[in-house]
Amino acid sequence: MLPPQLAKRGVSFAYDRNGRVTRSNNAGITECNEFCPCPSTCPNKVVGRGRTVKLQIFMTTNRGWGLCTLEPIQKGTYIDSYLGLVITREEAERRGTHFEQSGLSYLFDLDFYEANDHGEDHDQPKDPDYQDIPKSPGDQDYLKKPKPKKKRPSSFAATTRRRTKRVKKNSPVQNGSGKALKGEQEVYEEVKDFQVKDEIVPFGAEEVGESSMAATCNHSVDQESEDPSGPDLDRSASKFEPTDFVKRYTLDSREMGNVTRFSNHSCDPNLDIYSVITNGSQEIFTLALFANRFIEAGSELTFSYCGNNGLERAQERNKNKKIIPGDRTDMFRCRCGTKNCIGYYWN
Ligand SMILES: C[S@@+](CC[C@H](N)C(=O)[O-])C[C@H]1O[C@@H](n2cnc3c(N)ncnc32)[C@H](O)[C@@H]1O
Repeated sequence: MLPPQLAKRGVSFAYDRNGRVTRSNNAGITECNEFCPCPSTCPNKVVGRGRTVKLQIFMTTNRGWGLCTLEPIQKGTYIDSYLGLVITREEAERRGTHFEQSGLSYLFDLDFYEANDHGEDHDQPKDPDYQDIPKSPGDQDYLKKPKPKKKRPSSFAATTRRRTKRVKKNSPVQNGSGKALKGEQEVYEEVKDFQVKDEIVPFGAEEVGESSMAATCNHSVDQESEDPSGPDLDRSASKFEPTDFVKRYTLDSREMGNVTRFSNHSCDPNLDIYSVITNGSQEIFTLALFANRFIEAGSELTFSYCGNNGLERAQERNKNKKIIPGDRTDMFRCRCGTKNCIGYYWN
C-alpha cells in the first residue's frame, strides 16, 4: 500500500498494486532504490526486484533461437531486462560490421536524450514528513547512511576508472535478474579497453530505439487498476526532443547478457521496452521489457527492433526500398510472419 505520507502528497508510481506498469513507454521510469527511505516492499521496485516469470529459449523454424513464456502473463507484467556489455557507439559500428557478415546481431542502442532532473523528487525529498514513512526492519540501516549527494542536473564527468567502477555497479550486466555469460572481471577489462575517459555524459531522459523517453518521478499507485486484462496505459507523460548528445552507447549481448538476447523482432510485438532507472545512477538505464497485452503460456516473446513507436516510421521507409536478393538489406528481411509485417526489421 502507498505510504500515507506519499498518498497525502498526491505522488504517483508507474505501477499498480500488482506491480503492472500503468504508463506508456513514452516516458522513462525512476524506481525507488537503496537510497530511498521506503520499505523493501515498496511498490515502486518492480524491475529492481528482478524477473518473476518463467521463461525458456526454443529453436524457431526460421529465425534461430527464440524466447517463450512457460506461464500466462498479464498485461503490464515485467518480463526481464535486456542486458549486455556497454560499449561506445564507435565500437558498436565496428562490431556491427562483423555481425552483418554472420547475420546475427545482439546490439541494442542506448540513445540518450539530454537530461532533465530525473529522480530528484524522490532521491531528494523536500517534504520533511517523507522521512517518517514506516520502515521495515531491513530498512533501518538506511537511516544511518548519509544522504546521497545531489547530482548536478545537467551532466557529470567520468574518468576511465570511475567509468569502469560505475559500469560494475550500475550496468544492466550486473543489475538484472538474468545470468551473465561472462565474469565480472572480464566486464571490467573490456570496458577499460574502450577508454571512456573524462567524458561529459548526459543523464536523465533517454530514447530507446527511436522512441523518446522522458524522465518522470511520480509516486502514486493506481489503487483501482484491478482489471484482469491489465491497466490502461497513461500516455500523458511528456516527450523530450533529441539533442546533440544522442547515440553514445550501445549494449552488446553477444557474449554477455541473459535470456532476453534470444528475443526476436516482431512487427506485432507482445513486449514493449521501457527505460528504467533502478539504482538512482541516472547514467545507465535498464532496458526493461513489459507485456503490452495478455500473453498465453507457450507463446513466443518478441519486441520491436525498430524502437518504441518506430514500426510506422520503418514501414514508411521500407516502402521505397528496392529488394535486391543477397544484398545487405536482404539480411534484415523480417520473418515474424505477422499480418502487419513491415518487411524489414532494420533498414
Ligand atoms: C538478438 S538476436 C535474437 C536471437 C537469435 N534468433 C538467435 O538465434 O540468437 C537477433 C537476431 O535474430 C534474428 N531475428 C530476430 N528477429 C527476426 C525476424 N523477425 N526475422 C528474421 N530474423 C530475425 C536475426 O538474425 C537477428 O540478427
